[in-house]
Amino acid sequence: MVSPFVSIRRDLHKIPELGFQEFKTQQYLLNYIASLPQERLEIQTWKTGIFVKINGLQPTKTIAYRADIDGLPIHEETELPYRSQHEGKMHACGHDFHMSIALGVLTHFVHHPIRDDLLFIFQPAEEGPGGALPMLQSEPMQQWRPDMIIALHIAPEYPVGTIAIKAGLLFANTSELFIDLKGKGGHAAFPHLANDMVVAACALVTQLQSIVARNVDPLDSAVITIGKISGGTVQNVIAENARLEGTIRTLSAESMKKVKERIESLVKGMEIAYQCEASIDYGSMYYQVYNNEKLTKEFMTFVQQHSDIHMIECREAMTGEDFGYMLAEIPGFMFWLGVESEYGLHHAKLNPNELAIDQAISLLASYIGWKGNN
Ligand SMILES: CC(=O)N[C@@H](CCC[C@H](N)C(=O)O)C(=O)O
Repeated sequence: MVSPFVSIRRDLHKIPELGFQEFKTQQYLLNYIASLPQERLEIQTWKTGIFVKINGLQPTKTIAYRADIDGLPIHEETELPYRSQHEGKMHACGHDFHMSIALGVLTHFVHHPIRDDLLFIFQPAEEGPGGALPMLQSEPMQQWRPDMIIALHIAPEYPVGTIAIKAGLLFANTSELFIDLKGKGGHAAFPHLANDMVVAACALVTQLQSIVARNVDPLDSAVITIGKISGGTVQNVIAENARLEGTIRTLSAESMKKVKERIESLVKGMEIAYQCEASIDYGSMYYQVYNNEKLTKEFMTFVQQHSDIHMIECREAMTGEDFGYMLAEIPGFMFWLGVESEYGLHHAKLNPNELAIDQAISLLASYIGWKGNN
């Protein structure tokens, strides 16, 4: 017999949906929230997201808790009985955990209201194109503007019973990267009469790696990952088109600017060298996740003094999170929740340990309960 929030996690795991298409997920969350006593609840939907306010007893502030709700375009390769039922989509970044933990904390405070108001934010499209920024500017957020905000992210590399956090910079600045190359197709046997975009794309991928190695200050980390290359039509035709899809990560805004300038220069060079036309699209960009120093340190002290959770003071990571936009306007923090999985985030075999769900609910319920009465 599993706990109710593990059961909810499994239900949600079966129905992953991509950014701004989380219709079944939204309905599942709304049905669950509707099953709770409604006296203190106010609910507003925003696109495929949801805001839930629990009215406090004598509120002096509003504490927000945010969970992201979208899945990834990954074909799940686990044999779990509750594996994804949506072909080609998977909760491979733990948003099923994030949602079930948020529902667990919400349920706790519906039954045990505290002095302050609480706002639960179920946010679409974290993996892209980004739901946090428009949700921040939305009508419900203006109306129920929180004074502080918290979120967590699962961490397969840490054991269950562990959280990892640091004050200040936690996650990198990000920008997606899409480069389209258009040359001249032709017969595979006559390369001198064509401009081959498969060759150009391969050369460009290698050149892009030189930016991190040669143009970024080695003490200021950056990553350029090309996660997908496509091009051509058939094995014996020289490709007229190719497309690179990737992401840029930098710890500083200056490095992001520098990396983009260098990409633009290399792509211009590519046009001359390979006699092609190239276009760059940066897709969606996320602001760094920067944890408020005072609130983070206060939370770390709380964890050490009032819980059995082992707390690790971690380094920053090159992951991105659009929660960074919320933290840029509202003081708060994000932390990593240990879920020990052999396979990491964004892996088709990710299998986080569900024991972390109830531990996280109880940690957050006790911290928010304390903070919302003080
Ligand atoms: C926590 C996490 O894994 N977040 C994603 C965010 C992706 C943003 C965007 N699609 C991009 O690739 O830049 C990550 O990949 O870090």
